Amino acid sequence: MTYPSTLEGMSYVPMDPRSVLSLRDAEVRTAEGATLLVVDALDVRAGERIVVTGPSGSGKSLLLSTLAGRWPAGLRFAGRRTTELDRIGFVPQRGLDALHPLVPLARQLRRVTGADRSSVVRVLEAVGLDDPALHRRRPTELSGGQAQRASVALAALTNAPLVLADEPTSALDHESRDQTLRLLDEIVGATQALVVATHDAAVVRALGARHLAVSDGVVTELSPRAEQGSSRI
Ligand SMILES: Nc1ncnc2c1ncn2[C@@H]1O[C@H](COP(=O)(O)OP(=O)(O)OP(=O)(O)O)[C@@H](O)[C@H]1O
Repeated sequence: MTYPSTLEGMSYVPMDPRSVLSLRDAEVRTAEGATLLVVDALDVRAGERIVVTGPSGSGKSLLLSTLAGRWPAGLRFAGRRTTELDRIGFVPQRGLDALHPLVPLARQLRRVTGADRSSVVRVLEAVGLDDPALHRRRPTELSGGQAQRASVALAALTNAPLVLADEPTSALDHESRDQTLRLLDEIVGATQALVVATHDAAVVRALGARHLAVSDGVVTELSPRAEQGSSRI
């Protein structure tokens, strides 16, 4: 099939049919008009693993906000964000940020996701929280790593077709990082897409993922083999 290169004078890029979410000519700007993020064309496909790397302040979190369709107060989005998804899961840097601090963990996961008791227990066990005493604890009574695992369980139970994770391993040592990534990869199903923002390029290898690099708000796709170079998206 061929596509016209222009449509009514606008650049026209066909949407990938496997895409669950697409951005076209997307920009995030401050109220004063300073551009913080530019994405010409990005498709997130079903089942895909994408890792977004870049230095602090480069725009990784803003790219995740743009995929989520929720931007920090004071920022403006221009361009096209196309998706039919009604649920997007989120794993934050601090697991506690995804949870109500005072509602016992298992009860909270049931209430928030509508999952039944046995599904909640199964998923908590899958993320390594298999002690029933932990299920009864309030999230403030969990360690940082346990709260992180609980937030992975929450994202899994929402069964969202797209899960976004912002620096989910930054507070963890290498072993816990690799374990958490494996968990995320396993627990987010084969048809669910996963996008992880991180400082740590080793995450790309751990997930065998598609690699986007952000520098000064410009997003570049790095090809799997470094010698094949990169291209702006
Ligand atoms: N609400 C806001 N108002 C103005 N500028 C903002 C706002 N949020 C983010 N920025 C700016 O946008 C740029 C990108 O920020 P972003 O949080 O996406 O970076 P990041 O790559 O996730 O950084 P880090 O790794 O430190 O979390 C930064 O220069 C930041 O100062």
